[in-house]
Amino acid sequence: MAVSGFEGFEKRLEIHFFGDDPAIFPLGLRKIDFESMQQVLEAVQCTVVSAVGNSYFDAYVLSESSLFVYPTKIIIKTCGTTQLLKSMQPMIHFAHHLGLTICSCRYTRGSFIFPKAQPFPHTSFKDEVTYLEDTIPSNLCYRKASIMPSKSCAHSWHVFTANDGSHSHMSYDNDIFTIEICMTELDPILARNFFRQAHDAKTGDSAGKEITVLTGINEINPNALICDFAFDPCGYSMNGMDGDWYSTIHVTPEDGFSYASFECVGSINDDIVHVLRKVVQIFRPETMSISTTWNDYNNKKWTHMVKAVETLGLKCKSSVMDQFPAAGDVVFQTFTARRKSI
Ligand SMILES: C[S@+](CC[C@H](N)C(=O)[O-])C[C@H]1O[C@@H](n2cnc3c(N)ncnc32)[C@H](O)[C@@H]1O
Repeated sequence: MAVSGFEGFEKRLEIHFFGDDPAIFPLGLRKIDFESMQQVLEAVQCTVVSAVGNSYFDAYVLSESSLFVYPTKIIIKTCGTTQLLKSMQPMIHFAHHLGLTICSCRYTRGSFIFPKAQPFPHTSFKDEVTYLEDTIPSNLCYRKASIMPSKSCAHSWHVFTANDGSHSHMSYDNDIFTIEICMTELDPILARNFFRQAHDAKTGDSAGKEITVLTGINEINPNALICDFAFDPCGYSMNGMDGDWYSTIHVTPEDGFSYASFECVGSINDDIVHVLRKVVQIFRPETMSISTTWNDYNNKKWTHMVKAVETLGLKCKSSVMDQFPAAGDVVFQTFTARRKSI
């Protein structure tokens, strides 16, 4: 942990692969053995605390956030002072041994609370982009790095995408999106739900389960299979699985640097308004950012979601959109509690 506090803001890496050999399917990357996956996580400097799988993918709760492994896609999200981008090379290596070749990657993160505590290559976005450019193969020739601003220079969204232009992984359904929510300055009373009693004699799994029910996290998507974990003395992580869709929540409840994140795959046709409202009610943050990645963004789709958040006392302060070559559109919006201005 940084001397000043725990860095809640996650770094997120999504890598897609393709393979010419149909025999490797349907398991693909899920065939990577646990020891090899541990080597990937060792490079990042985190460990597995809990794991669950269904017929579509495997979900791991990590000491610092989460890992999702699909047959041809991997999503790693890590916080603290982990070195996430160091997972890229070993992942490409282990996938190659299964006959899989990288065809695209996406790296995203918010603005760190404690940027000076980050080790290389996370010392700056420039260093991260240089590291990615040097690590990914040259066939990923459609590349773009962007810092999407908000009204406050302390809150920006960093995005790097690269792909080969011929193996699109974007959904053909324009109504499907990935949503990444980052919340800071959580309501201190609600944040207490994510602290454990001293000497509670519970396991991280059983304490996690209690928090999931106590806070109403289980009501965000009642159909999801939840794998949850409560850290000692505080902190909480969960992964949800609903068919081939994942969701994930991570909470750093300590006062002074409190942070929570929520991420899921969603469809405009589902009740995303219910999801957003539940998430806001569980944490009541002073500041919140919502980043959505769409195949083809259409302003109308988003309007009613913003309205849902605004009825809960958060005001939209800024909204920017950027397009990434063969990697979709990203919308970055920031909100603050009405009583506060940034
Ligand atoms: C891993 S969780 C959630 C991470 C997520 N990115 C976030 O900050 O919301 C981090 C929280 O767990 C606490 N924690 C307790 N033990 C930990 C451990 N061994 N490793 C990582 N975090 C731990 C941290 O102090 C922090 O409150």
